[in-house]
Amino acid sequence: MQLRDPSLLRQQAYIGGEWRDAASGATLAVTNPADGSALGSVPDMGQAETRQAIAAAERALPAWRAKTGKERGAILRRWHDLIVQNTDDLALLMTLEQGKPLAEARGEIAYALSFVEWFAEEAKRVYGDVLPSTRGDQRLLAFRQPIGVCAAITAWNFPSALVTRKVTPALAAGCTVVLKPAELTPYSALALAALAERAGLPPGVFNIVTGNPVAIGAELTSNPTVRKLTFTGSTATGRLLMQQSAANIKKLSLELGGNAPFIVFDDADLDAAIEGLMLSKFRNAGQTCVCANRVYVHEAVYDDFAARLAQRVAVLRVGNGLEAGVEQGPLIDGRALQKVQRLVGDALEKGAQLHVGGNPHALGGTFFEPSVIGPVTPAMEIAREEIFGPVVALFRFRTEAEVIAMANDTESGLAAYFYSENLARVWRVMEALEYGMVGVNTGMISNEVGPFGGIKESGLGREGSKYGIEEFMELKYACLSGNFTAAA
Ligand SMILES: NC(=O)c1ccc[n+]([C@@H]2O[C@H](COP(=O)([O-])OP(=O)(O)OC[C@H]3O[C@@H](n4cnc5c(N)ncnc54)[C@H](O)[C@@H]3O)[C@@H](O)[C@H]2O)c1
Ligand SMILES: O=C[C@H](O)CS(=O)(=O)O
Repeated sequence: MQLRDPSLLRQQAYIGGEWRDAASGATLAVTNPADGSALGSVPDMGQAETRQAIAAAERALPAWRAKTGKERGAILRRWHDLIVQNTDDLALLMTLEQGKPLAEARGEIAYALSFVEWFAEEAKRVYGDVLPSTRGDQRLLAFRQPIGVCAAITAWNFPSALVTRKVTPALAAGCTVVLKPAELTPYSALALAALAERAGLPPGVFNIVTGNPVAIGAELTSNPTVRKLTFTGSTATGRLLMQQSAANIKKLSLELGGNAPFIVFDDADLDAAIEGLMLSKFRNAGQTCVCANRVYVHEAVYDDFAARLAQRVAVLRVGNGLEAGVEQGPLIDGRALQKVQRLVGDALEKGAQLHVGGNPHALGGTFFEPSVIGPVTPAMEIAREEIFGPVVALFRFRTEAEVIAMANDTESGLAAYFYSENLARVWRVMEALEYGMVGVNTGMISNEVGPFGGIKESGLGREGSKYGIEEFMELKYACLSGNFTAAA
């Protein structure tokens, strides 16, 4: 591994400011999805180490929350600057452990940085209110305070951005954090912790445990010292963690699965729609929660759109993310490859046509051909599952009412997209789609300013934006009584 700073490859967990092995000495292997090679290992920790991390976070909390927002923001800013200086190494670590092309990995580091920068500033802008009292002998206040010790669990597909999108608002608010990153991609989080340590984040403020997700999660959800859990991952796991957190009414933020519709109306700019779909669908080899999952194309433009799209998809360059010019890397593991193969096979068996791709890639391993199939019908499994792979599923539609009904016919509610040049239609469709986020004439909606999150079974709460820090704060109301009228 050719890191400029080899010390950024951390193969230990980070608890109370110390880099630690598991008490048992057990480890989990970390592999490169592009070729299955071993990259190293991380500690296989469980309940005991998680309790130690929670205790460290509790010890660090009083001093951390006592700092002013400006003081916390200054440390976050130093962290930001160290991430900038080490972008090349952070991107290389990400491509090696997650597989995305190096250019995309650098893009994710920039995206991760945007949250550090944003919340370094937001730390200074946590306001309260003086409320209009109903009595002359009372004064009313509402003010915000940090929730306390927070737990965070993140997924493998954005190993850096998912971490900073959770950890930086928590730290900015004055909370302390215990993070469990995905066991498939731990090195990005551990490198960020090493840079946070160098930035002067006090011991115990930010802790990372690695290892058995079930044992670690059980402790994070059951331990009453943990006041808040913020989770990013599948809806199934989010549901389980929500159930486990119910015992002590833990506050929750859940960023869960998606099933995004992507609608192309007959009055759309087709060139723009194709480019927007390429960006939304094939980013991270289709392994993002906001990927276009069901592509609805008006019957009047379906054949033209499908043919032009297939031409674009056919020339996508697939390979090891370290190679210059590669646009699509491998899927994360064999399970992901099997799921994509199952969904494509089922659709073809039930009558969908194959426009391009459709098979495991000649490179072998977990590479899959960028694919376009259609027309897909609701009877096909691909219509109802999150594909999480480089496959465009095309549907035909005739009317606006019909496509809105189809687009909303899912328990998911994260992101939706549509293309239309008709202003009245833009307002109607934007308001009718039952999703937390809507892209209009664009396939890329994610940034630090917009509130990121879903409705229905796609989650609870929002990340980033001016709303994100609220997820880590409690609002306190104070009623002061006394003789406040001026002395005669
Ligand atoms: N909404 C979002 O912002 C967002 C972002 C990224 C990924 N996702 C979703 O995540 C899914 C893909 O990620 P994944 O496969 O890593 O999801 P996953 O739910 O399998 O794993 C996510 C995290 O949860 C942990 N985990 C798994 N089982 C656990 C348990 N019983 N207790 C505690 N922790 C447990 C994993 O170790 C990992 O760290 C997709 O559905 C995708 O849509 C959503
Ligand atoms: O997949 C999860 C990410 O949140 C997608 S994005 O990078 O925030 O758009």
